Amino acid sequence: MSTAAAEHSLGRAEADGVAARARGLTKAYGSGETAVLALDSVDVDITRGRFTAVMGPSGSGKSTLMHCLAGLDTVSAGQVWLGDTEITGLRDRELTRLRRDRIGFMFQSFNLIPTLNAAENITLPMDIAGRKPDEKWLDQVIDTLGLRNRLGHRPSQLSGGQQQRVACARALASRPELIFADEPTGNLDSRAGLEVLGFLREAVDQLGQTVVMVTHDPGAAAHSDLVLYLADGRIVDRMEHPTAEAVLERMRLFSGSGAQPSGLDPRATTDGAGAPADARTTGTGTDARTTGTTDLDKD
Ligand SMILES: Nc1ncnc2c1ncn2[C@@H]1O[C@H](COP(=O)(O)OP(=O)(O)OP(=O)(O)O)[C@@H](O)[C@H]1O
Repeated sequence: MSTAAAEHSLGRAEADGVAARARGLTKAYGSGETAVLALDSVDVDITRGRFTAVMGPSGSGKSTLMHCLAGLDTVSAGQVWLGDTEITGLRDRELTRLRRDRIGFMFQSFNLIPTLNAAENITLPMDIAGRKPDEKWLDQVIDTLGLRNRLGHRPSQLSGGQQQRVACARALASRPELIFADEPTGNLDSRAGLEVLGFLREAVDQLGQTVVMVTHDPGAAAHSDLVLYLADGRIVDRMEHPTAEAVLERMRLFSGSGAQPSGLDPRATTDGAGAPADARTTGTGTDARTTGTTDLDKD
């Protein structure tokens, strides 16, 4: 079997418990002396039914990783799978369909359509795709997110937290294989941010969804099951069962001493030692940037 074929069958064989996978994922922007290596041969598995947070200093490659895993950006080298579908190499049209049908997105800026009410915003991607929502699932999502009595409201009639809940419902509506959330609490006050993080947690625990969230905020990351730390385009550490304190402590190692903390094995696994899961606290990102667009384009 050729290397490529072996890699492909590896991707398929192990895809069951893995929502997304990257091998040797490399992304360079520009060329020659001005080239920036945003991702440097990243290997990562995103486990199904888990809440994964991606953290790291500004410019470490978090958004690029999310965009490459979601098929929003092309890769320079390496392979990416969504489930057992290798997305690297798909044509634009196929990628558009895959994103629309199999991935949910949440962004810092909500990206709701102002002229549509909450219910219409929630089902818009499915309406564009000509797909009928599963009414039972949709009801469950709307009730889980506490949006039942807000469905007729337009975004301008909703608070920031309620708007992000609508965006969350929109991401969940088609029961996607994977939800990518890029700084979803970045525009919210701490109470609303806490609420949205709680809903993402419920989406994983009660609805069996898979969430990947990029964040700068240790409090937000503490709601996840696993934190992946990026530095200089590489995954340099991971932390299971994170607490805000443990994440903050880990982030401190990044500052001042360069991206690679001394004495840290890049492959090491750090447990949130001694910190019980219920010690989770929250906050909201304050220094996040506004990112991206919804993927509502019809093909
Ligand atoms: N379109 C682009 N053209 C050129 N360089 C880019 C582009 N997008 C990202 N980069 C560079 O790639 C590197 C990784 O950027 P990325 O946005 O993924 O980092 P990040 O960790 O998400 O940063 P932040 O936390 O500030 O959002 C940075 O050095 C950035 O300047």
